[in-house]
Amino acid sequence: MPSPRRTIEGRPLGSSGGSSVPGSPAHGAGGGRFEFQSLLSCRAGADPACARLRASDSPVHRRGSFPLASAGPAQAAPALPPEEDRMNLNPSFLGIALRSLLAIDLWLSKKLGVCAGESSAWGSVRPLMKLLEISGHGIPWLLGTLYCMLRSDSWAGREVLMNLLFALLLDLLMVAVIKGLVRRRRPAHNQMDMFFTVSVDKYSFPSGHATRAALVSRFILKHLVLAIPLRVLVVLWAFVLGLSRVMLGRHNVTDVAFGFFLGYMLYSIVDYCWLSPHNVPVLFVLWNHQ
Ligand SMILES: CC(C)=CCC/C(C)=C/COP(=O)(O)O
Repeated sequence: MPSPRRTIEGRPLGSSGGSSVPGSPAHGAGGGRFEFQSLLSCRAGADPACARLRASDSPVHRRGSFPLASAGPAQAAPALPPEEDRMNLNPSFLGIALRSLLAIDLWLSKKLGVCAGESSAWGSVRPLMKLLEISGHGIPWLLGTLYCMLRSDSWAGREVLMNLLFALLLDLLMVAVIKGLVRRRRPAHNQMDMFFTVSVDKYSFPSGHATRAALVSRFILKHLVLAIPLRVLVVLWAFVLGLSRVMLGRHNVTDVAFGFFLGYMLYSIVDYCWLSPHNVPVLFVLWNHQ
């Protein structure tokens, strides 16, 4: 009498299992046994129907089936592809996750690009969005900071503004370097009608406006004494400026999200390297002699 274990496992691999047709009554007797023996036959490569099953198998399983296929001495083992080809058949989890994120990013950015042109769904709001764009542009921020720094009559004020200038320059440099390295094109629906751009600004990752918005708003919240409503307004400005980049079709959502992250981190660097008469006296001494 066959033991229950033998009934579940069926014939051992390498026995005459290849002659049994999966799905036949003899083969199919006993639920789990049917599926298990089908698998055994497929591994041995005996049944043409199983070849179809293997062909539709995932790359991961296909890879795994190569060594088993050569286990049966009577079967001709398929030639193994070179190692690098097999790696290509097996996309990593990270690769799949990144591709999915990218697909969602492109889809969402296109959906949100409602002010990308005058004829877009929210085309009438486009002038307002462009005004916001200027409010976060590098030129007014650089010129405004320089002007206030030169006009400031207190040392404390000059120190803060000098550090804001340093932050803005560091931000421009970092964004230019990353844009140049990543070279991600701006969305196809973007109209390149921005006010004063440099060559790397044809690239979109990360959003320079988003980095500036995060950096400047964190700087202001830390160094200016503001009433709560004004503090809320500063945060709101940064958020709406970031959103407007996607609505104008200038950026994808990930450009802006990374821009916010980068700007936030850049402030931490500026705070860490804070320029003061104690650590860079030369800057302040030179100024004093003017
Ligand atoms: C050259 C100077 C001083 C500023 C350029 C500012 C600018 C045009 C940045 C691009 O921003 P997005 O990456 O958000 O489009």
